[in-house]
Amino acid sequence: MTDLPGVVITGASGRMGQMLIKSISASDKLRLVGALERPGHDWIGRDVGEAMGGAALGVAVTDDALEAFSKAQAVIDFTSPDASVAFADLAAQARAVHVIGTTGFEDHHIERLGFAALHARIVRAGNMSLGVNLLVQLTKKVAAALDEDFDIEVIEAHHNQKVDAPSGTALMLGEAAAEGRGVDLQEVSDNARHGITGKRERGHIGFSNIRGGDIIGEHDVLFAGPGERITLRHAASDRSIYARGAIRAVLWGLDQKPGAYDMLDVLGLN
Ligand SMILES: NC(=O)C1=CN([C@@H]2O[C@H](COP(=O)(O)OP(=O)(O)OC[C@H]3O[C@@H](n4cnc5c(N)ncnc54)[C@H](O)[C@@H]3O)[C@@H](O)[C@H]2O)C=CC1
Ligand SMILES: O=C(O)C1=N[C@H](C(=O)O)C[C@H](O)C1
Repeated sequence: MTDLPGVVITGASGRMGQMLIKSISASDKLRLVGALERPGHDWIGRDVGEAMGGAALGVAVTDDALEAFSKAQAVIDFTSPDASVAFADLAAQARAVHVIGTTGFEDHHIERLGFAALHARIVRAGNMSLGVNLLVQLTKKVAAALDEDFDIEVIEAHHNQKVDAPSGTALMLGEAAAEGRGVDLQEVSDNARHGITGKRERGHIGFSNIRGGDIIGEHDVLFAGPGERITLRHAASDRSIYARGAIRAVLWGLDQKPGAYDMLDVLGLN
């Protein structure tokens, strides 16, 4: 068992952090060697299994990222954009594969991740599930097959604790639709509509965001045309789908050269 690749989970107390710790503890392919939280968090110093309300896992939660990463072959990171950018530099120093599930990045974060990927293996996706990554490819195909008579709208729904919008998945789907149609998403995206907006612009791609309760994540891509509509849909009912994808990304990433990769690379869907 001790020969298994060691993984650090960042954001250990978070919704995804806890799901990842459970999944890795149950895995026969990876072993948990570190659990990271932000400085000042009340889990620091505690055994992560006990902090989660279960049996001890023999891993104390730390806020020392470099020390934790240096004992690991990989880091799985579902935190915040600023934290993930900082972790990318440290994971590169530690020569660990960095799997990033965090969403809400702005251009300056993406640029920093690009620099880190010159020296490090980074796998990043706004959604790590098999189903959503298949939906991305389907969206590209349908968008390529239809002309601008079909209005494209991406509709997403998430729990009331989510801090970013549109979701990372909605942006992946919007990018796929734009690519299929041969346009630049930045030039055609309609984000929030309010008041007298005027008619819908032909060729634009709209985004709508629902936030409520404990919705794990639901995404529709609507193609609304004259006399007919097509909806492509993914609904998550368990966060383990994201953890499964992240574990798959680590195992795939261990054999890769430095570079920036996504889940389409991991799943062979490119
Ligand atoms: N790519 C995918 O498949 C998925 C992506 N996500 C994304 O993952 C991110 C986290 O989501 P949740 O787990 O729901 O959020 P959460 O708020 O439950 O957890 C985030 C955790 O990160 C910790 N954190 C923040 N800064 C840190 C730092 N500097 N050092 C260490 N820990 C730090 C927080 O204390 C918190 O425990 C979000 O961006 C979300 O959109 C969520 C689910 C699936
Ligand atoms: O914050 C979440 O919960 C999720 N975030 C990701 C996103 O922004 O798309 C993935 C999933 O939808 C859950």
